[in-house]
Amino acid sequence: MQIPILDLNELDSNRDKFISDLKSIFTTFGTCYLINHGIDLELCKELQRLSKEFFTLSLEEKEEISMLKSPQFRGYSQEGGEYTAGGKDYREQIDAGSDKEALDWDENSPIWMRIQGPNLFPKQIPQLRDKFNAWFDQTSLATLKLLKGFAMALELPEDSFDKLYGENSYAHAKLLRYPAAFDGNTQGVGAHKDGGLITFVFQDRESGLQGLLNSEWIDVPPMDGSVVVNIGEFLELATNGYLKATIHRVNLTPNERFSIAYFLGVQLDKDIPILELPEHLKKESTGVDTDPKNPLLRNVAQNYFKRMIRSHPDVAKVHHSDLVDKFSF
Ligand SMILES: O=C(O)CCC(=O)C(=O)O
Ligand SMILES: [Fe+2]
Repeated sequence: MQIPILDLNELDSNRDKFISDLKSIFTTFGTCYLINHGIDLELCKELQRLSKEFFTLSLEEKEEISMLKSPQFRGYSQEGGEYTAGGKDYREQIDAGSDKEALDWDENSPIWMRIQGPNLFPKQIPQLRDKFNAWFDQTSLATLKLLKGFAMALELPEDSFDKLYGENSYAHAKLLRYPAAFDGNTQGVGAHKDGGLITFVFQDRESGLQGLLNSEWIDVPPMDGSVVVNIGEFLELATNGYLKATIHRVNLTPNERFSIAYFLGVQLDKDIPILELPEHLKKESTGVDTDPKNPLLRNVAQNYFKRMIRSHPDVAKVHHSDLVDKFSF
């Protein structure tokens, strides 16, 4: 099956076509390649190169920036250290995001205050922080531009999402390495929906990413110069299920695999509103998917903790033991 391609330039040069393509792709197929996204391709390559360099460090060196040291769930976690859909994920990664000073919080503070904080990067690769930040800023702009396209595809004013942004806006990213398949293990990351509004996945050379499209797992191999776009839980919530978060997974392959993912977030202290869609779209909505074992939470900070406690129970136990029971479903 052919994965559709969207050209972000067309949002300026051929708007009606772009909006109509965007709408038809994400109400049927659920994933696409995005080209001409405006993110410097050389910068993407350089970030990928530095990320690969990090993963060649010894485990001891990588553990110097262990996520266990970060109440904000930033830093390195090793293979088998993360869980999705109850199964072990075989990948290693650096989690990073909007880089800010940590806030002073205690158990009675609003929980969003626990999430704001600094990234952890390795001292052995000093360029990584600056390259990451430059890439993160460019990717934020591109995702926000595409988000305006989504607003238009929903027949809403293009600034409809603006009220979700402000001083405490947060986005998250992962620098990822998947090992080659071994001993019958094939779960790179298990089937899941991403948090956030939309995700951009930057794949290096290896395949392995699959989307669940019309109940079938479809390969989404790397395509030069493109990013893969997936819808996240927040866009499903905001449209009351008119748009569905893309279910996807990564299988291990005979070779190691590298990728980088960017998850567009919003203000940490907000609840995701239900956007007032035109009647004819509302009628087509089948509602938000409800899985009692994985409820989609409207409160942004609660949603973040639900995900992170599930993925990184060891980190949660160290820094947020008071929340573990509350967010274990
Ligand atoms: O590695 C990839 O291609 C996708 C990663 C992913 O789905 C995730 O981290 O949420
Ligand atoms: Fe994902």
